[in-house]
This record gives sequence, structure tokens and C-alpha cells, in this order.
Amino acid sequence: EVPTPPRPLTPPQSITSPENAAARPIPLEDLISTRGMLSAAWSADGRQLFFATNLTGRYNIWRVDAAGGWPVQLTQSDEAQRGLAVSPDGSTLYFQQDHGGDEQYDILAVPTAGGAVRNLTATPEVRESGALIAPDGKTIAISTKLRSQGQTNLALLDPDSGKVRALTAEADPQWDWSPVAWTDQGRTLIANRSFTDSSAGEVWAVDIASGKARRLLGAPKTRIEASGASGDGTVLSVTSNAGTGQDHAGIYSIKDKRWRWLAPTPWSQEAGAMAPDGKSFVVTTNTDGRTEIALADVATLAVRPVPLQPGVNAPAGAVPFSPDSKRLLVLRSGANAPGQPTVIDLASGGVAATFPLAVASLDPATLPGSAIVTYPSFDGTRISAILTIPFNARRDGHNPAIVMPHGGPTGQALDSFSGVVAAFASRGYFVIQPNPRGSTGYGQAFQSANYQDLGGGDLKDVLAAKDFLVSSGYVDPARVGITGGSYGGFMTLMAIGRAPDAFAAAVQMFGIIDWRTMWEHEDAGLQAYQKSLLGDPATYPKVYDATSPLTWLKAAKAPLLSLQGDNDIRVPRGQAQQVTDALKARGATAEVVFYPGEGHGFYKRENQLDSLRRRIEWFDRYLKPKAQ
Ligand SMILES: CSCC[C@H](NC=O)C(=O)N[C@@H](Cc1ccccc1)C(=O)O
Repeated sequence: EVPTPPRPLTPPQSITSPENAAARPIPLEDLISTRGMLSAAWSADGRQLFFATNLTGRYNIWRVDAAGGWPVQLTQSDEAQRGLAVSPDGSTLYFQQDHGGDEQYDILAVPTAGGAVRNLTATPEVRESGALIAPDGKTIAISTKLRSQGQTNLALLDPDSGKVRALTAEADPQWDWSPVAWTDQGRTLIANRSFTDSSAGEVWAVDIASGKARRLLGAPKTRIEASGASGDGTVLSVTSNAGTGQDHAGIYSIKDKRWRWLAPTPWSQEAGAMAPDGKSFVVTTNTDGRTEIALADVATLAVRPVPLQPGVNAPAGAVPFSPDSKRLLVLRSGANAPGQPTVIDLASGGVAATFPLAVASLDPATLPGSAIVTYPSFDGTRISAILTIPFNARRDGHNPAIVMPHGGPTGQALDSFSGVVAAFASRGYFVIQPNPRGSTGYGQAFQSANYQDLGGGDLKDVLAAKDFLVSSGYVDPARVGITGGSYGGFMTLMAIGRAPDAFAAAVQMFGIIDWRTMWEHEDAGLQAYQKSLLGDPATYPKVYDATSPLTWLKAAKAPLLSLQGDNDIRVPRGQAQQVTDALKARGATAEVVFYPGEGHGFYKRENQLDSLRRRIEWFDRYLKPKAQ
């Protein structure tokens, strides 16, 4: 049994479908027209907010009065825009943008008052991201990654000339640098150096004049990550899994080399940004897939919760504090509450403004709710899952269900709003999103428990999710489908190959069929990540065979739909073609749809709608009884 935070098992019979006379299938158009948000930033005077949101069906940048009001569009592009940062004088907004989802980001600039967009980098072979502007506004710290290399480095970008000066020269493709905070009036840059699978990390201080980097914090196989610094550079807000294997938040004083930790919790606790006045920092606690925000006082470490409805509440943007440190921008969401940027007045804890992104028909009263459930897996390990329960279901063992494994594998299903889940659950499907071994949020031992065993123990944890659903008395074991994206697509493929009788239909989105062809064609950064999960292909050929769905697919029976972006650099399009060809050659039912101008995930509204419609039609066809 792999140790995880203590929590009770959920009796499957305790699951209950509520009655609701107003329940109805939520129109897919309403779900897809409900906007998302990729990034946010405060204006320099704290009077306005900038959001990267898809009001038009494209993720562009909008400016809105921070007290509320009608937004004004600042940029117009077919490409998704994110990573917003405002210059200290308030005149310029910097952001990042790629080309059709290829993740080769450039840094661009637009006047905050409106005007022409300038591409500062325009480098197809280099990814520039994570702009962090120096206090004088004359330099921008960025992360840079060559297309041909796995590692990410630190660099300085001159916003006027577009010239880039390298700050680090990382030699190991499994390590990535990212800027965290400017200190000492811009003389020092605090930066993180993180291992690709987030199992280890160090904090460094880089002297800008000399380029010399000094390691402040680090220990073997330990994750230590800074998230903010006081302006004078004396204290850092830090997250570490040192000692406990579980992330916990604290303060590190650089001068006296002294740690101070917040009260321990069995759950993952993460330090966030420090307020501009240096007096407090954000702390997010992730309790079994639900997140709460609190403010921690730097002097006393007293923690004050930010009062929000339970669900997934997260600080929004790299700097969620208003410049006067008096307000906090958060993104609040829950299974039946679509994501909503909300400004919190920190003195009163009250809501100062909200910015509804959802179509009004998405009424929490008629959106299916969720429960966090915990069940035992094959070896007794406790596995948690987000279960979304349709209204008005009868406990007669006839209902359809969908198992939805998440991506990563170092990721976690959270109890936030998902248009895809709401679409299925409002159409009568029980939807379960398990957090199998390998997921984040349950401690390092659990996160590492699928090393060189991808699609082994973690797949058994996913199969146990189906057993849990069936034991509730609601679900027909012959009417269960499986669908997921990326590593969730990999799990989908592994499931239909290794457990051919478990699922009656499958939809995999940009999933992995063969770790060897992945190695040959994926981006070098993802190659480094793959190595952290499986080791090197030349050294571990048997591991590569055993963990590739291609090895198991001969047994697959479930009809399979594959959906794939043309420009995906993580899971290249060849994977979807390979699985479809392999199944078709055996006479099995397999279809594939490719989306041009999309990468690892679908960002254009028409593709989001098309892919959701196809997923629903596929499962309705194979899992729901034919009309008589
Ligand atoms: C190097 S960043 C981490 C990779 C990221 N995982 C997030 O938790 C990711 O993109 N994973 C893919 C699947 C994948 C795994 C290994 C190699 C290539 C792709 C995903 O699930 O999104």
C-alpha cells in the first residue's frame, strides 16, 4: 500500500443522485461559449484588470475596470495569448503567444491604452516565456528554451531593442530555470531551478551585473521552490516537500538562513506570490482536489483564510495582489460553478467585484454537482476521485458512466468546473475522474509510485474507479466508457488493451501509443520528462515495451475515437495515426480527427465544440440503449 494523507473510504452505496425537476441536457453551445481565462494582471495603478479570455472564441487580451464594467478588447489574433505582465510605469502590457499551439512562444507588447502589437522576439527556434519585468521597466527576465534542447534557461530581454542576454547555461536537459522575483532594486534576480517532473527543485540568486548565480536553497531529491520575495530581498515565500514528502509552505530568511514553516497539514500546501508591501503572501491548500486560499502574515505566520465557496479557488495571475496590496484577484470555480474572476477586498474579506465568464443559462441550480470519493485499489492504496453525479438517476444498475483519467501523469483531477464533465453528467452519465498513483497532491511517495510502471498500477487504480461506480448500484458495467487527454489518452489506450472487457467505448485525445516513437518525435523537453518516468529507451527496452499501449492493443475490442491537434509537440500527431492504423488493420472500429492550427489541447472555439460533440455522439452511440 502506498501511503497517502489519511481520509476515510467512501461507501459506494452512500452516493446519491439528487432529484431535480429543472434538470436538462446543457446545450453544448452554451458550455463552449462559457469563457475560460489563461492569464490575468493588474494595471500599475490598480484601477484596471487585464484578462486573456476567449470572449470571441479566441484567447485575446481584454481590459476592464477593476470595480466591474464592460471589457474593452486590447488585442485581436487567431493565436492564444497568455502570460500577462504590466510595465511598472503602466504604459505597456507584455504577453506571450505561439503559432497554432506549437508552444514556441514569443514575447509581445501592446500599449495598455490600446495600439499596435509589437513582437519583441520573433524567434521560431526559441521559446520565450514567463516575462518578469524589472522594477525600472528597462529589463525583462524570461525563460528561454531552444527547440532542439530539453532544458530551459534564464535570460534578460531588452524591451526596446528586443536583444536577449543569456543569464544561465544549464547543461542538463532535465532541469529548467524560471524567474521568480526581482530584489535589491533590480540588482538581483531570484530564480527556481526545477527538475522536469517537479520531484526536485532549488532556489538561486543571480547577480545581474556579473551574471553570477548563487544557490540559496537545495537538497538532493527534494523539492524547494520560491514563489515570491520581499522587495529588499531579505525573505522568500517558499514551498518544499523536505522531510515529509508532502508540499508545505513557509518563509526563508536569506540573511539568517532561517526557515519558518506554517502549521503542518497532511495535504499539499503551496506558497504563492508575496504582496507588494512584503507583509503577507498567498497560501493555497489542496485538500483532496479542492483548493482554499489564505493569506499568511510574514512577521507572525498567522494565517487568515480568504472566504470563498468550497471548490477550486486559486490566485489569478503571476501577481494576484493589487499594487497597493489591498485586493486579491482570484479565480473561483466548482463542479457546478463555472470559473469566475473575483476581486477580494482583503481588509473585509468581502467581494469587491466579479467578472462572470459563463453563459447565464449555466445556473448552479441545474448543473450537476460532485462528490470527492475515496476507494481502495488492488493493493489497498487509497485512491480519490471527483465523481460528478447526474440528476434524477435511478439506483437500478442501468445508468451509463464515463471514467476520465487526467493528463500528466504528474497532474491532478480537481473539483473545478469542466464543460466536458457537465455536458456528460447533464446527459445522464456518471463521470468519475480518478487520481491514480503518479498524481500530484498526495505526497512524493504516491507521485513516484508509477516510475517505470506507467499503465500498470496506475491503470489498476483507474479500473477500480469503474468498480466503485458499479458498486454504487447505479451503473451498468456494460455501459462504461473511458476518455482522457494526453496521459489520460495514454491511460485510455492502455485500458482498452490491458482490460479489453472493462470499457464498451473509448475516446482518446492526443494520447501516447508507443513510448519509442514518442522518444523519436517529441519535443526535447518532453523527452527529458519521459526519461524521468521511464528511464532511457536504450537502457530499459523491456520497460518501454511493457508500458506502451501498442504492445497490448491486439486484445482491444472497444470502438476507439482519436482526436488530435496537428501541431502538438508533446504528443506528435503520428501517435494518433499509429493507433488508428493498428486498430483498422485488425478490422477494429477506429476513427481519427485531426485539428489544424491546434497543439496539445484545443483552444479555438469551433474545435472545442466539434471535439466535444464528437465525444458525446461516440459515447451515446455505444453506451446508450437504442431507441425502440
Ligand atoms: C516537461 S513538463 C511535464 C509534462 C506534462 N506533464 C504534466 O504533468 C505533459 O505534457 N504531459 C503530457 C503527456 C506526456 C508525458 C510524457 C512525455 C510527453 C507527453 C500530458 O499528459 O499532457
